[in-house]
Amino acid sequence: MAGNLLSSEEKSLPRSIQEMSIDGDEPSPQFVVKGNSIVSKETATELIQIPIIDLSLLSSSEAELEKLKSALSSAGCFQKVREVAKQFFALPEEEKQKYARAVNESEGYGNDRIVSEKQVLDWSYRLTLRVFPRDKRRLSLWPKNPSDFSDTLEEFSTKVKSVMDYLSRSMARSLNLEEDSFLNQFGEQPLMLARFNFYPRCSRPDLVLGVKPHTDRSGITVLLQDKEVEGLQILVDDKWVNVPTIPDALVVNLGDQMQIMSNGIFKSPMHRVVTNTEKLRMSVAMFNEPEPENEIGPVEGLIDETRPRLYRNMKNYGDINYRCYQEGKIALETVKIAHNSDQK
Ligand SMILES: O=C(O)CCC(=O)C(=O)O
Ligand SMILES: [Fe+2]
Repeated sequence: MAGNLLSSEEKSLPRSIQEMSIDGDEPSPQFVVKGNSIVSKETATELIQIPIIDLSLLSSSEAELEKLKSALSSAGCFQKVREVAKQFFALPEEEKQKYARAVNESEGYGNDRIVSEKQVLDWSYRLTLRVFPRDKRRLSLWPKNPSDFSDTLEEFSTKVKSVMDYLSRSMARSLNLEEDSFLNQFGEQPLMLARFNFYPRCSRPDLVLGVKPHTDRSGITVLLQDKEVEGLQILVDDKWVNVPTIPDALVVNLGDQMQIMSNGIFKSPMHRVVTNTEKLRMSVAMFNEPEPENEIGPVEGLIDETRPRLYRNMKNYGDINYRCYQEGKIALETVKIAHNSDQK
């Protein structure tokens, strides 16, 4: 793609988001989203209900339900995660820089990785950490301050993992499949990534997004939203719809790899995060992914004459997705199988 920078040239910004945010300045041009077909769709004014699911209704066995209940029962767990995230982002910049993302790496603290001069940047700071498999953790990037950050993340990740596994089994059952049909594709050592998102105030929400429109590359994403500040929107029937904040609920968002494994039955929704002038916002997104060396593809039981195979089998979709992003392509489209009926 024209305008790509060489890897060693990853650029930093002349003025930080934080400086522009504090001074209420006009965001620099790299952050201004230029109208394209997805960005410029209107925001729905009518309230569209996001389904709220009581997880206990999905269980097929008492034992499974008990396990999930005990995982989620400790009071205040969600609030604790929000607190350590808030304390970390409130630290002086020099302190946060101790955990800075290295050039061309994705783990650590920082802003968007700048891969092209044409790229429009997100108005956000992130701390990205791999939590599973445990032996792949880069503990030097896990904040020592606040002191309970690591324990809190460990506890939360373990709980979120049981929610994700539970959802994978419930989703398989809902399609009359063996309950491990999706989970099996994640392999022995599935990945899980935690991403703490921090969105400073922005003087121009009409021009600047916290996160540009995207679908997640994960299998399942579990999102702990800010308790008070909305910002997440999903594209429904061609309109952006606000996802409400519900303090004690997790938002479940399916990612591309679940769309692939379900042969297109479950959809990976397009979503984005808007900015606002008044309040900063935080969220914690947890993504699971199959082990990169494991081959994934549509579950056999979901392929038949009426629903032909939509996607090829593949390894390391994460890498395919990243390369497509750099080239401005939609990753799911590149792994799709063309059928005659598509070529009208
Ligand atoms: O902050 C949010 O609500 C969503 C963030 C998101 O979409 C992501 O991290 O992939
Ligand atoms: Fe996302």
